[in-house]
Amino acid sequence: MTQRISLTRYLIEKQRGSQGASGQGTIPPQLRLLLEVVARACKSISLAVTKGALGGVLGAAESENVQGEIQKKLDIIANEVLIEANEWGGHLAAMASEEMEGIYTVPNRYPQGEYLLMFDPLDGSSNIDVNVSIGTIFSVLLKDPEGPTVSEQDFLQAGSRQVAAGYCIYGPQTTLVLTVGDGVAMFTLDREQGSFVLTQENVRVPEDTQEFAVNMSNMRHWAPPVKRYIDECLEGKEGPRGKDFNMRWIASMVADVHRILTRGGIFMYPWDKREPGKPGKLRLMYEANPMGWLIEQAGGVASTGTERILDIQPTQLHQRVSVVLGSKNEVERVVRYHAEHTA
Ligand SMILES: O=P(O)(O)OC[C@H]1O[C@](O)(COP(=O)(O)O)[C@@H](O)[C@@H]1O
Ligand SMILES: [Mg+2]
Ligand SMILES: [Mg+2]
Repeated sequence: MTQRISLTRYLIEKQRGSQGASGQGTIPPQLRLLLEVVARACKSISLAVTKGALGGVLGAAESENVQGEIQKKLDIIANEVLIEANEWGGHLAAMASEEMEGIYTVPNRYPQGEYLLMFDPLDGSSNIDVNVSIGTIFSVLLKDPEGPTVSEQDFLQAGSRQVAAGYCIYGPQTTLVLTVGDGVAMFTLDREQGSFVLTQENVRVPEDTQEFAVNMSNMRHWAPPVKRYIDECLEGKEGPRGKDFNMRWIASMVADVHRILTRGGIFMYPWDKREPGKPGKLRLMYEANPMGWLIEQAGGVASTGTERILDIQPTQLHQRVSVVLGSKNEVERVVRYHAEHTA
């Protein structure tokens, strides 16, 4: 029988590195502990998701988040679970969440760590009540060691400086997907054992695809390069691409990205002209950066259409961004269409 590798063991081996017991690996012990706590929090959220109506977790809460979106009960529950699990462990300086206006500094009564944790506690909120896959997305940065206290400014680092990123998808299976900068690994939750078990390593996104994911109802609002790309896909075999394309849109970024990491594809949430001043719908710090890094680590490309997502220097915690990510050759084509349009 092949040996099962738990997330804990995988992380300890990463910490030790290739020299084994005496070695120095790719992740420090504090980062390992932090990732284990995040995984534990995801396990609790998964349990709440599974209970659904029985656990009283469905439906809207009576509040709005900082982006003016009506919060679901699960948005709030997942946010609280992540904060409570992470605040006392001593590995964090502060947290930031899609559901909170400002940063959450670790209270003085707990030891302070050097890491910053960002999360979208519940991604795909419109799917919670209809029993469709949803998830949690997270990203980890290092605090400036020279700074005496932690502030929002510490979080405003480009995605290329992430030290860990991942998501947990709550679907037919609960799967945690992780990168610490040396490839992408997937861990499936074994509910009987209560642990995440390594089920795929060295995840690779195929360079080519015939499957796109975009909210087609926004088509009339898109910029010409995005419209050109999708029009050509829709023309299929008879059009310039000479092949038929399939479409999928789950409306949970975690689920759409998980499909792309599993079998390839291109995902787009582009800028559109309804609110020209708003770069896009998705959030840079909680959605685009972690997903962009995972996709790059699996051999794909993540762009706004005009620049690499991971190179963007954030100016605001809740900054929005246009997102085009997935199979290398398709994303590069969309980038080329943008360049040709402005040339
Ligand atoms: O409802 P639309 O326009 O299809 O948007 C779906 C997109 O919005 C999101 O649900 C936004 O995330 P939240 O649920 O965390 O706000 C993405 O996961 C998804 O890709
Ligand atoms: Mg989201
Ligand atoms: Mg969310």
